[in-house]
Amino acid sequence: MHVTSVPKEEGRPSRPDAVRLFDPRTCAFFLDVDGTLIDIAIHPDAVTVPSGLLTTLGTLKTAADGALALVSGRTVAGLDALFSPLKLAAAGVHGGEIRLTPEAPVAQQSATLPAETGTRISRLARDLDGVLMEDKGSSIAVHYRLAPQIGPDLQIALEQIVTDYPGLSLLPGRLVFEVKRAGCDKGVAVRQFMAAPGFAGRTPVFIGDDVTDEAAFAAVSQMGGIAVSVGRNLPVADLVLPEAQDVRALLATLVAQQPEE
Ligand SMILES: O=P(O)(O)OC[C@H]1O[C@H](O[C@H]2O[C@H](CO)[C@@H](O)[C@H](O)[C@H]2O)[C@H](O)[C@@H](O)[C@@H]1O
Repeated sequence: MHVTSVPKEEGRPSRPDAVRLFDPRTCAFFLDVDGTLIDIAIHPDAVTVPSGLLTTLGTLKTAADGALALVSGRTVAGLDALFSPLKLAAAGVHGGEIRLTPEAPVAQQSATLPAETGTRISRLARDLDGVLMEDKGSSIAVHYRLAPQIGPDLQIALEQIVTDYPGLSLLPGRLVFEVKRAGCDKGVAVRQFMAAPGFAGRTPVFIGDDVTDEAAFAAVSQMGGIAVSVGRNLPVADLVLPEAQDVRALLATLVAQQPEE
């Protein structure tokens, strides 16, 4: 098995201890997607979901009696397509969308961005080489993975746009800036799940890799849960794993330890 924990800070559990802490009978699992469950790719559409991951998530969902949700910056529809045929509870667009159970309709938590914002951002993306615009309705991701050097200038231009429309905010991510409505974030989404039947009363576990996950780390910490940071040694983290393949291995180990039905 390919799992290596980075040296843990004092008080953090070792990886095997952490697996024991993540009891599916008592925990609720909240999983970020890009960089956490799946490896980062050059383009948002170039990612792959290993078939073993689908099996692991399906088994973990059953072991946790459904208390498992994807919490992503992608849309819920995009997550369904990516993880097909598996359909999971999910929060999308950084809390702008939520589906509390796989069977429930997607509830919009955030209004679509003003049309003029999209026009201004698409003009900016057209004028800057290597910038890719991903319109998700209540948020627009502006990717610059193909031109990382453009980051500071892009940030200044997007900050100006956000300032011109009250109620919008700019969220930095992994070589991406998200123009979104303020008020929605992954922490709010995790709290919504934890107030819902099937999740309430459990210990929340959030696994994430990015700045965009920090609101969720704070939320689970405040609720007495477990924060697992991927690739970043954050003070809030109860456990740090190096990269997505280590998350997949940890979840597979957890699933393998479950008694047969
Ligand atoms: O919250 P997440 O599930 O981690 O989603 C965050 C964003 O992920 C995607 O963009 C990122 O991953 C791409 C594929 O690896 C990569 O090319 C890009 O540079 C990353 O920023 C997705 O496209 C965004 O919509 C999500 O918000």
